[in-house]
Amino acid sequence: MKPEKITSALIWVLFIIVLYFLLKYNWSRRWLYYYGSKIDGPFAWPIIGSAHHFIGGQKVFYKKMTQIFETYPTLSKFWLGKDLIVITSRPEDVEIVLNSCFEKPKFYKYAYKLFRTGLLIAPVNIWKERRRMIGPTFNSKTLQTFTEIFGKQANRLVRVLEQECGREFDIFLKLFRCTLDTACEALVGVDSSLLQGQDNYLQKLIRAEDIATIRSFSPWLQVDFFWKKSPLGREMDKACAESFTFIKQILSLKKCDFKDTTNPFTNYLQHLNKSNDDSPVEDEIQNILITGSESSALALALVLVVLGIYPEVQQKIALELDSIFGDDEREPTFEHINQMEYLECVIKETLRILPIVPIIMRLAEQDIKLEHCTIPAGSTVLVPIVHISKKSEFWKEPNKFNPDRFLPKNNSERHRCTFLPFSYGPRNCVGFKYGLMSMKVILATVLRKFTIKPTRYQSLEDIELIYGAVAKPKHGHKIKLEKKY
Ligand code: HEM
Repeated sequence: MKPEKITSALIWVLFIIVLYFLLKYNWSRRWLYYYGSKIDGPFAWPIIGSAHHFIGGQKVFYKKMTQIFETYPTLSKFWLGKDLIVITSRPEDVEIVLNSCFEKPKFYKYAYKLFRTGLLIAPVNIWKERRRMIGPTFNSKTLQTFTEIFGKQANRLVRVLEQECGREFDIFLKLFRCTLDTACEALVGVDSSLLQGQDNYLQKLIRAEDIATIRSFSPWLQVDFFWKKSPLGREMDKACAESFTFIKQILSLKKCDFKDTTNPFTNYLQHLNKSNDDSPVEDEIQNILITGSESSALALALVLVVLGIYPEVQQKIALELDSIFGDDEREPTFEHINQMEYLECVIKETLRILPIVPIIMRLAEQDIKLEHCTIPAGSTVLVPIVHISKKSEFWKEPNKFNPDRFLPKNNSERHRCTFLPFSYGPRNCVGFKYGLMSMKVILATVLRKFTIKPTRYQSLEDIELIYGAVAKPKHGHKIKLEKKY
């Protein structure tokens, strides 16, 4: 046979093999295409889907998502290459999704080097047992025992803030340090004054998260081969490795009291350490320190920025704190914290208007049957917290800052999945009660000492949030303090 004929035959064989695998692949995904076609959404091209709309980083991504959210019904979809993303915002549907799907989709893997097998992004087979075991760390009996540590760390923060009075400054890192020290002592049970390198640890976390966000919005960096060779990939590895050096320091101190069976978190770590492998223990310490300190610091910083805009809200908090403490200068007790009802409403209203976790995602491992349609197995379900919390269908005057809407008397008629800063269902935020308690103590301590004065932020519209894995104001968490006496 002539060489040209052999070449042509080989090309045909290759073509038929490729076609066979392509058809087989698409046949195995036929339900995804079938159910996907029944959900409304922007036009999708073959192979790339609607990915071209999202090129341009996180700002473009959120702009496009808002557009989809506003244009299409409460259940809509878009294709990112071969991935079907279903956006669900009807509270009844959100409830079904968050009560039945626990696996996190592949988009979370970009933060793997930081969290490794930690609870936040752990696959369901690891997550299930760990979630059950960490439960006692957050029950009310344990939480009560943290009150003194919250008070002590809040007072330490006040001393740091005294240096900043009278000028505009960015408060985020100071709060992050406070919440980190608090989590080290309360949750992990290690005295933070024995540790070294906290500030460097925080810098590495912030940088690693920024890099993970850049990667998740850059299709070319999502290919492992290019990622490993890129300067950002190498920087990420270095930052994460350094953050784990800090965790190893904590673990070496912690191991001295591994026999203390009264601390639920120690029991949890001991259980993970059964095979004498330090790795899962390190992963969980890292996980609890990041989740337990960063979100609270971000939320606290936003509350303080917002209070600079609303002196009348500060006034109402001051009245509440006066009625609780009077002239008593002591640190808050557990009972005091429970009485801070209005302060809690202010935290919740801030998180509604400026949710620091803008979206959450789940992988549908099985078909999810909703009232009007089915979300097919294999798709990623996206819950747009940031949009749901401002939808006029659920919230009267959604753009108005009105903490009173969270008073118990005004709370009853709303569906529970219209307010999701801590997510919902079995894989919700395990630390939300801890977070609320510690934030109330820190805010009460700061607001008893200082008045928050106006800054460059004159109205809520001035606070332009940049959304990554978490949301941060473009111009920083700027506040100005004035000492009360
Ligand atoms: C304002 C403060 C906080 C906010 C807004 C917040 C929000 C969230 C959100 C939205 C999730 C994701 C849930 C999901 O994917 O459905 C989450 C998960 C988690 N949070 Fe928080 N969080 C806060 C404070 C805390 C604190 C103080 C702790 C620990 C002390 C904590 C520990 C965790 C953990 C361990 C997870 C993973 C839970 C799991 O996958 O089972 N969070 N948080």
